[in-house]
Amino acid sequence: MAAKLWAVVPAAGAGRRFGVETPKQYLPLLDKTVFEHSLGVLFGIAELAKIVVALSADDAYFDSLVIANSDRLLKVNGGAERADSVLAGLQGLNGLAADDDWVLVHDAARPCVSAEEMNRLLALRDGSNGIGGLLALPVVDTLKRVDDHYKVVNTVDRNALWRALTPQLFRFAELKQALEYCLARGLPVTDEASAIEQFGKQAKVVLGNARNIKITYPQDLALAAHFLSLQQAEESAL
Ligand SMILES: Nc1ccn([C@@H]2O[C@H](COP(=O)(O)OP(=O)(O)OP(=O)(O)O)[C@@H](O)[C@H]2O)c(=O)n1
Ligand SMILES: C[C@](O)(CO)[C@H](O)COP(=O)(O)O
Repeated sequence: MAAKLWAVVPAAGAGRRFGVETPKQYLPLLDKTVFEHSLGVLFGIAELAKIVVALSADDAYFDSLVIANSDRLLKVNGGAERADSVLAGLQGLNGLAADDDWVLVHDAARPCVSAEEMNRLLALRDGSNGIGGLLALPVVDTLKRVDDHYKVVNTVDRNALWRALTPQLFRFAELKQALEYCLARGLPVTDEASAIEQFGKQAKVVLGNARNIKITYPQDLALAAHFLSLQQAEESAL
């Protein structure tokens, strides 16, 4: 049987660096919330069987979203760290997803992902590595290693360095095992690919779009609004 496609959206963060009471994924961005934009491209993928959203146990916002009652969504409680939330999302697919099915993991805080880069990532399923990979961007700035006193230690060679974005795409059972392996050993896991790497497998990078920013600080919202407006104008010009 052909492998199915599922999605997990970690959305249980508190947005501490953003620094306002409402978690950043629920802040308004143009006509919707950040979270609804992030879910938008996923909703556009017809073959996606279910989208699991991992929410904070005391989430007071999700149920008021227009899309909250969609039968394509499944809600689970997230955890203390992003990796715990992703693992909880995968556990929500137990009994539904087969081991070799594919899972897209996409941050609720990345509202500007485009259908084009999503399709490039999904095309990995037809490639030879069989493991999956992630959207990423080559580093363009000169990189400095700095000590605790803000003194430059050296310049880091940026060749071969890429910034990890989401979505990331891996096989259901392999990603679950990789996360369990890392969490049980206290290994650092800031994205799915880092769990896959530490589990001994090799993910592939797929070129993402520089507009696919993560909302982290307040100034990112205006940038995201600009990128989404450009995207809408480009789509209506087609
Ligand atoms: N325990 C956590 C922490 C983060 N996330 C989610 O992971 C994504 C990326 O994380 P990040 O930008 O770090 O979000 P926050 O943890 O909310 O931000 P901060 O680190 O500033 O508190 C976000 O969609 C966030 O909601 C999650 O599901 N569960
Ligand atoms: C997964 C991620 O979006 C890749 O850049 C990122 O690692 C998650 O955000 P955090 O700021 O590292 O928690």
